[in-house]
Amino acid sequence: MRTTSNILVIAFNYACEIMTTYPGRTVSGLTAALFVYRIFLYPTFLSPLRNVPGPGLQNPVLGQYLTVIQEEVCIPMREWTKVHGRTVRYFGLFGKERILFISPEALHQMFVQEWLSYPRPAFLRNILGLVAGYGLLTVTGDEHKQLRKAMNPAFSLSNLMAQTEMYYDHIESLVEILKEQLRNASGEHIVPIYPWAGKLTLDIICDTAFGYKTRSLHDTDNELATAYHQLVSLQSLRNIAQLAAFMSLPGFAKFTTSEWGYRNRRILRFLPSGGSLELLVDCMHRIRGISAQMLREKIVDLSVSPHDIGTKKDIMSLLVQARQAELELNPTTTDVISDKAMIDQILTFLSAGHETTASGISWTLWLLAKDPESQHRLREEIAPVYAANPRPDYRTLKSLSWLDCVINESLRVLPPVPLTIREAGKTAYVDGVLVPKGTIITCPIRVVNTWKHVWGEDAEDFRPSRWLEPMSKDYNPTYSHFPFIAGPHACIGKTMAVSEMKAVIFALIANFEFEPAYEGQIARSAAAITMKPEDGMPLRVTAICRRESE
Ligand code: HEM
Repeated sequence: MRTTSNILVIAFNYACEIMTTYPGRTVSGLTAALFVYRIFLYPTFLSPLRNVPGPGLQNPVLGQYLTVIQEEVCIPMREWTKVHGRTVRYFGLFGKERILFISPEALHQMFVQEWLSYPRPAFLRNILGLVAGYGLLTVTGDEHKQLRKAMNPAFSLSNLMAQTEMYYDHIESLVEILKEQLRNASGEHIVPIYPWAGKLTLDIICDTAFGYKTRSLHDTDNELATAYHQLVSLQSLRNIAQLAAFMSLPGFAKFTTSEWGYRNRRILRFLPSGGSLELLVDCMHRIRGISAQMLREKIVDLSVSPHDIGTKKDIMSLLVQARQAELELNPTTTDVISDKAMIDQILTFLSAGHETTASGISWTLWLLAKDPESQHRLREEIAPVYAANPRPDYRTLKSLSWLDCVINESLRVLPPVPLTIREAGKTAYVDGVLVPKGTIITCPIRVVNTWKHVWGEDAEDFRPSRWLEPMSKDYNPTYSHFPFIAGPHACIGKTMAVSEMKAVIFALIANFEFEPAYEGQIARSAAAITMKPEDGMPLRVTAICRRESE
């Protein structure tokens, strides 16, 4: 300790001495001038964005960074749009300008019309690559087009319709587990909804993506579920902001995903919050290992019983099948997806498809718990259908109009992916503002979905009946309700997610009543990439059948 402080003192004295020399004074003067230019002069007097309204450069060094990472995701942005309108300029660290857009015109330009000029920024792709594999979420341009084309058949409506039946084995497991807990607790029980929803959606996605039975609902020590649980618990705004900063360092992303990086991950401990980063690298290594094992088993399985191949509906079987067909057609081709790339795709589906849907289910139950009238109306709609068949197919789920209103409204007020980010790949006008190349653009989905200009004064309230009323003249079906965004990067799993959420809510509402866990309960989101509830979302759960039989 003494040695370290001695070294620091010597270094400081040495630096002071250098600064008193002529070249030293010149370098330090230039650095100071550059600093003042970057954090004050440029954004205040020179930037093309200087006249865009916003909260202003309150703190030239920190900007609005602390506000954004300390408050609940998107809430400060929503307040800014109320004061400043549909386009807002705010600041990241060291005077870095950020701009946010919520108008349909801006969203159309960035996500649909000129999507190639507004890619996900490199730091975001690196973060997503680390936590969700280098798949659809990270590639861009032609590579993305090709990959998306290869993946689309796995998400075709006919395939999804066939998969709906697969959800129910897992949903029924959860219903039985909850019933058992309620029996032991004599009928009423506080249940942490989010962890259970996470296990359920993990089991469902593993089954539908890999044809693999994870059974994390039953197996509390399941390796994959444990790794994902740890990974998700690291997802705070602060951690993500720090990760974004590290990911901007050259070579850092490569280090975190390489075998060498994994073996030497202890080095990360010396960074601020490095312990979390080390755990993150460790979790992803374990998840990758399990995914590789699943792929090996799948390839062996399909080669041992090739006649089964046509009957398999999971995404990985479809990919292996497509690869085999391509190789049969053209045995010398090198243009087929490799095992490593296949693992990355599957990792992407696992990550993108399980935590998001779990958040959606948890928030829907929370909103219903707070709105007993809507919950009652939903149960009335569901009960006769459930009595006739507790495993309704895709079309039957789709025909339940109040269920549809509830899910739409939940995804509107509390979208599981609350925001996304793009980078201006060229200098161009967006919604009347000249946005310089390289500007980071925020699309706060949660703010878009609750914009009063479109949704009226009660825009932030959960009111499912609004979906049965005529929409305002400013409502745009593509850009006013934006939980899955739009355009070539729109969520490929949208239809799957909605039908999965419907199937889960259907079965849970048919069997249980949900209320807040205690009076005055407030639910907050703790995360940034997805809306993970802060406290696991405890709710008071009562069994419906038990009540009726009493
Ligand atoms: C309620 C659940 C879900 C929500 C709210 C959601 C939302 C989103 C959003 C907003 C994006 C765009 C992200 C961006 O561009 O920055 C996205 C992309 C994506 N989602 Fe989902 N998602 C959900 C479920 C799923 C499921 C179940 C899967 C797959 C099984 C999935 C797979 C993907 C993939 C692969 C992408 C990247 C698409 C591309 O860039 O081509 N998502 N999702």
